[in-house]
Amino acid sequence: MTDREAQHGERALPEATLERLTVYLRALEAAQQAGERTVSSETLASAAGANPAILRKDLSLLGGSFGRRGVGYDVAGLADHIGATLGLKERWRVAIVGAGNLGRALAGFSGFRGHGFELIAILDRSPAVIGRPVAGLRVRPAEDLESIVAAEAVNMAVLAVPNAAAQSVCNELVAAGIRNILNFAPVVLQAPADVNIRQVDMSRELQILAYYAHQGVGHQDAVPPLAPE
Ligand SMILES: NC(=O)c1ccc[n+]([C@@H]2O[C@H](COP(=O)([O-])OP(=O)(O)OC[C@H]3O[C@@H](n4cnc5c(N)ncnc54)[C@H](O)[C@@H]3O)[C@@H](O)[C@H]2O)c1
Repeated sequence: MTDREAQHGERALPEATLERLTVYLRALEAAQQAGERTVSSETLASAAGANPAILRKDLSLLGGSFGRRGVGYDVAGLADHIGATLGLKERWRVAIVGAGNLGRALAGFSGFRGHGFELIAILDRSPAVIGRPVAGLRVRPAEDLESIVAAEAVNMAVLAVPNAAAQSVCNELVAAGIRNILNFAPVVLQAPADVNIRQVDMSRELQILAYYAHQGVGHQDAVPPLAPE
């Protein structure tokens, strides 16, 4: 049981459910923008490559009842509930460490903003980039990490440093009090159990894509309709 589960009496949702919730949310927001007030379970489930049984199971884990037979799901209400479940009502103050090719591209990515995420700082250790403007901010010295985290109440970090530096920067982030790290370096980071680390690894995704292409199958063929969690 995690500390949060002990404190709040909640169990963490299965990762597959979490991934589908983010897709349901995207589909609900698109429906909202299109002025739709309800959405069918078939439409919502298929957005996530699931079926209505999986959708019902996912939503049952959130508690509450969201759908009405013959009417569908209330778009605004369900989007609000999923957003709250995902922690998107909180303010996420993000720092990017590494202002190289990837760090600068991530900083400029507009989809980053919204949903409670705000880019607060971008840091680097190279004098060649410190002080340069990036996405409306100036690159700040990595050696000031601890004071920046404290002064700016940073509570989430994105790691975009070379592989060889990733673990030491991770250690510095943890020492500065950061508990949520999105790591783009293809390195498995070691951190205390209360630190959440997510890894984005493009080469791993390409290898999986290559596997499906090589086998001549679509990934849906490989996934049972209702995978055991
Ligand atoms: N996940 C993905 O899909 C993906 C895609 C491309 C790159 N990457 C990874 O992202 C990382 C960055 O790639 P890039 O192309 O931007 O590299 P880059 O060399 O352009 O930039 C890295 C930056 O990190 C800085 N840096 C190095 N050590 C540091 C430290 N200790 N503290 C602070 N800053 C430090 C460097 O000065 C440089 O500006 C690499 O690990 C790369 O493998 C991941």
